[in-house]
Amino acid sequence: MHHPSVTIHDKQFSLYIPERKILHSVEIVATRLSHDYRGKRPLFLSVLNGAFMFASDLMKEMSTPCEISFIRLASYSDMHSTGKVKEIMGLNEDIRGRHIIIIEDIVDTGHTIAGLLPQLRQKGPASVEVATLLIKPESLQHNLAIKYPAMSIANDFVVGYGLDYNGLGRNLRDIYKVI
Ligand SMILES: O=P(O)(O)OC[C@H]1O[C@H](OP(=O)(O)OP(=O)(O)O)[C@H](O)[C@@H]1O
Ligand SMILES: Nc1nc2[nH]cnc2c(=O)[nH]1
Repeated sequence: MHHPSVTIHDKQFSLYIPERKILHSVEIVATRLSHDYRGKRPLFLSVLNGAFMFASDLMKEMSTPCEISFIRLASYSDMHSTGKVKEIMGLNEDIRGRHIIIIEDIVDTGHTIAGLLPQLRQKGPASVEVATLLIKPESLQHNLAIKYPAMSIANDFVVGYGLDYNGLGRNLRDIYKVI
């Protein structure tokens, strides 16, 4: 179902990006990836939870052989550093020499990707790039080269198509922004 607005918990959200526009942008990214990784048998690493829906639709549009695995990032406070560290959980594959494409639902401040990239590079992959459904250029606080963004958005909080507000809203087919 497509609604002009939805209420989740205490907040109201209005329709922002309709499903057909999302799927069209996913198709364009998949076409670029299929071209760039032909013959390289890339390994997609999808970051749970938010990226599951994007990962699914992106994989279906890939026209070159590729693999996918799912990782989680667990936050813990490192006593020896100031900020929070997000450790990779569930990476069972040996990624040495592999072409890695991280699948994210959103790059907002960039903290998550900035923390993840060095941890992956330490494991000796042939290459690491990022495919993200959404990016908020005005919110980005790191100098990150995100090679495969599907859509750029303004600095609004969004839900739907995998993205949640306190656990709810991931099932929505369209993307909504907070009013
Ligand atoms: O660029 P940043 O400011 O770091 O924000 C982006 C991150 O925030 C969201 O994850 P979240 O921690 O909400 O977990 P979820 O995917 O399980 O919803 C999203 O999936 C990204 O991983
Ligand atoms: N649901 C959701 N999660 C986020 N994580 C970082 N930015 C966002 C956002 O705009 N919406």
